[in-house]
Amino acid sequence: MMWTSAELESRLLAVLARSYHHRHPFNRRMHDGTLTPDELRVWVANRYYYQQCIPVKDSLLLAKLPEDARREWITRVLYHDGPDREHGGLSAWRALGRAVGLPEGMLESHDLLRPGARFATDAYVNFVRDHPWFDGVASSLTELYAQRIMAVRTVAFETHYPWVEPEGLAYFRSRSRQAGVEASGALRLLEEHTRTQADQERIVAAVEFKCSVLWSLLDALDAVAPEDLPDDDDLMPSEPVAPRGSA
Ligand SMILES: O=C(O)c1cc(C(=O)O)c2c(n1)C(=O)C(=O)c1cc(C(=O)O)[nH]c1-2
Repeated sequence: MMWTSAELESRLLAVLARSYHHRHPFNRRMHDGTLTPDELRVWVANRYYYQQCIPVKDSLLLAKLPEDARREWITRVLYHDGPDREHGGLSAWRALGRAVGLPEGMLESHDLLRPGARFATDAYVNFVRDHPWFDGVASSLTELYAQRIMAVRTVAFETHYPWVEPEGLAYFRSRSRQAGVEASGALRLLEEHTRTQADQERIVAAVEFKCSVLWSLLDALDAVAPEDLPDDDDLMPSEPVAPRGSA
């Protein structure tokens, strides 16, 4: 028996309430105001890679979508890329980079990108590339919660990190509206193509997968960056050491 739309939605919201990245310790520290300026910069730099990959995964998805859905979905790519480098979501994220004091070019260089954040983000792109469009569209449904997190985050920045230039927060403000529009569009499209409860279960599974992507990205920020470890000479002998007991 298929679930009703309301039942499906309440199952998705239950997954998000349990596993969305608003619950992650790093994100909770961000909202509590206890991140250091450098930790906030690392978050912005690593999330920039995620932002760069969103229009890439949406372009992969576009190629699989039915015509009517493609017409609507293409607006997501245009939202992030904008008509030129000075406008659009990625440009707004670069403004956030400047607002937190990252030097020009630092986001693009990926110098602060942690290996785990890259793997987590790439896993999302690969998931969308390797699965039917139905699962790819479903995996975007974490956006059902994105609207709320943007609102909380904007207030947290204004309250706890007043040193961040306010122009940097434009992305969150714009996204708060956009995420709601996108999530309801995605839900509508999925419902039009849902035939069985197994289809509905695929939607829930895709959202669970996506929560693990976002969670892993934040896990990676707590890890020590390779360049912050002691000098290589202190960790590895320059000459190979023969194992004990060998001739
Ligand atoms: O900052 C966030 O918490 C957050 C979360 C998500 C999300 O839930 O995947 C997205 C975004 N931001 C975002 O800015 C964005 O453009 C976006 C696109 C998508 C998607 O899956 O297509 N998620 C998200």
